[in-house]
Amino acid sequence: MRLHRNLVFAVIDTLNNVFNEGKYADKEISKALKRDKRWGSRDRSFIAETVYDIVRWKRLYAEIAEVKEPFSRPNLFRLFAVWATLKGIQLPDWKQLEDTPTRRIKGRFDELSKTRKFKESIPDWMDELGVKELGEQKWTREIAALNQMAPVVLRANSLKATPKKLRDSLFAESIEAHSLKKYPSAIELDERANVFSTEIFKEGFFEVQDASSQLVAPFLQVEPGMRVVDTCAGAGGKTLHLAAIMENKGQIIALDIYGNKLKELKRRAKRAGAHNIETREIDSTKVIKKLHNSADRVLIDAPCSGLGVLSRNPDAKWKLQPEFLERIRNTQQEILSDYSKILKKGGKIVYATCSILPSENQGQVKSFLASEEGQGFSLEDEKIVLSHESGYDGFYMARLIKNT
Ligand SMILES: C[S@@+](CC[C@H](N)C(=O)[O-])C[C@H]1O[C@@H](n2cnc3c(N)ncnc32)[C@H](O)[C@@H]1O
Repeated sequence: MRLHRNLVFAVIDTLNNVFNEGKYADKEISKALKRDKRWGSRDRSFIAETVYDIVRWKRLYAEIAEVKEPFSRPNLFRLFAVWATLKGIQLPDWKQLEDTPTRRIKGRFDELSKTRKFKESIPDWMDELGVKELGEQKWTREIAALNQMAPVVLRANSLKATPKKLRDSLFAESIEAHSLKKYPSAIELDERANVFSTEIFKEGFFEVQDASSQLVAPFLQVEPGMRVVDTCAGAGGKTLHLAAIMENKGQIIALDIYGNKLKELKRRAKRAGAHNIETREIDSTKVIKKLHNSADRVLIDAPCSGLGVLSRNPDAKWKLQPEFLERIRNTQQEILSDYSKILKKGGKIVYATCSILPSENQGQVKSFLASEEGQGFSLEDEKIVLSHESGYDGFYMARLIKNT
């Protein structure tokens, strides 16, 4: 591979914004990709993948390069030189890369790879937490899986297309994909591609949605005609899936504390041809009270640490703080006790997270069932989805039934 100066400079500028200005990697990459209209798909993938790689391996590369944050521009080039050396890429004779100690880089990589927190490039506190929650062996496997680049998985929108029709339509646009046995609506791209620019995306044939995430809506056991409340709907990944399973029949009320996310949900619903969704912003406790004892099904896709989705969101390793985890666990418990009241007797509720930590998952369900609000509920089923076992995001889902 030959390195091109303008692409590498775009990588360095983006890394500066992410590491030194606290910006989000996905947003900064999108911005960088708009810099030059002449860049083709290979150039764009180079920028996106290199930035994600260096964000993912920040701690390891910084240790190898012996540089500390905040990273000066020469030090950002040193991180880049580590990335290129470990990938076996020939370094050009630019002054920013001169005197790169290739052999030393390889030696330090071998040495540091003996210690998990360096090898997997994670903060000390995260490594300790992972061991405490999952045990040494499982954590070692899980964090290794979460450091792999995530595959691109699509969900065929059954309101508009079958997975086969979706695959054939993509093929016609030179994008190849295969179906996934255990995930009936999913297809996975053979190679990364910009699916958002296709005509069939604009027509609502599919959503980009990880395979594990596609397990949540079916787990709620919804049927056409039901009244369903999606309490933490965000931009509607799961809401749209629910609408498709319900064949647009019945009612889905999508809630969130952020109105702007619900606006995005509405836009996506229009594209998907989902007509049975009403959005309501939770701007006072009245919004929830009005819904008490009214729903056949309730989904709580709770805010969480996001530790199950590190492969698609590697900068969360550096942005997450232990104090946030403490706060989010309280929020999860409050949400469970408040929003479970929306359910009718005989109804079912799914509590889900994209976390792999038992303290955000099984632990929360257990605490809820032991609490006053949890009396009358029982656990019907649960799925613990770990990335090293499934090959996709880490997820958790529990289905409870309200007996009395
Ligand atoms: C895991 S995300 C939801 C993702 C979404 N369900 C999807 O499938 O695309 C959690 C959502 O909970 C929302 N949220 C946070 N605190 C909340 C609260 N107290 N009540 C309702 N929603 C909340 C966040 O704004 C966020 O959109």
